Amino acid sequence: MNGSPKIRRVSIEGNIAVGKSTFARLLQNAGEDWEVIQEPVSKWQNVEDATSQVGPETAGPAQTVSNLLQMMYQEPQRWSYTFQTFSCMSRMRTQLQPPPPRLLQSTATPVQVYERSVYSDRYIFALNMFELGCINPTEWAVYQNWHSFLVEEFGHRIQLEGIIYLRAPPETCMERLMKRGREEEQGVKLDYLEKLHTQHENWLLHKTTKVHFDHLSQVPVLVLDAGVEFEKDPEVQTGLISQVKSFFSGL
Ligand SMILES: Nc1ncnc2c1ncn2[C@@H]1O[C@H](COP(=O)(O)OP(=O)(O)OP(=O)(O)O)[C@@H](O)[C@H]1O
Ligand SMILES: Nc1nc(=O)c2ncn([C@H]3C[C@H](O)[C@@H](CO)O3)c2[nH]1
Repeated sequence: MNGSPKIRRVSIEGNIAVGKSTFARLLQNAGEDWEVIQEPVSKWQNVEDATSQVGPETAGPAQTVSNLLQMMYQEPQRWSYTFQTFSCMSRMRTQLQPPPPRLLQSTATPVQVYERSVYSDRYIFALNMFELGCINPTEWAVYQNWHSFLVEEFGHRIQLEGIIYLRAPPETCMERLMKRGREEEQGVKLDYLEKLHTQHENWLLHKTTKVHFDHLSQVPVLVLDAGVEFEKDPEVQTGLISQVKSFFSGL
């Protein structure tokens, strides 16, 4: 024991546009001992040329070579596997980030909160793309092989102590997606959100998705009703935060 408090790691999971970033901002403002780490979407929209990042002397300004998020939505059969390798790698990096000093000095319950995780990468998105035929059986076998290897190798460094599942009807997510108007998502249809909703329900509610890591099947899940308007309603926000506080203190 080095005297530092045990830092809990929690991911926020939920369908596209359910309100994870909005909720994450709420958490960031609510708890001094909580650090929220956003999903690295801009990294997927701006894939950088690795040759411009070789070393401090040779490094020039990073050059964007492509928007992989857009490519994945436009041509899913061609780009889904590539997308999942990149998204999963960026999530690994995120989950391996050391906590900031203020969390290490905390006397309360310090928590690192991630927007999605290496687990939703596999058990929501990659699985869904495989079931839709956008990832072929060979790609799926290869993905699962390296995913299991990395999760086992990194072990406790990327394990979660809790999951918050923001749950809302796919129709609500569709409305919010359209309201947000992210350009790459303009072709997303309701049936895609319905499929993703079912994947979330199977993994986090019914627990029927086969997972391959013992620790993951034991992780406590807090299910929150994200169908309600919480963005501008302080009373609803207070209710949600108090559920989160008691969830965190039990981890
Ligand atoms: N509870 C809510 N009620 C009404 N609108 C909301 C609510 N939460 C978020 N929104 C709105 O819905 C849109 C999507 O929210 P947000 O970007 O937080 O979703 P997300 O889950 O982080 O999306 P993604 O899956 O793409 O990461 C935004 O325009 C946001 O303002
Ligand atoms: N195919 C696919 N695999 C993923 O792991 C994944 N993670 C997020 N997304 C999409 C959802 C939003 O449009 C946008 C931001 O969340 O990126 C993904 N799409």
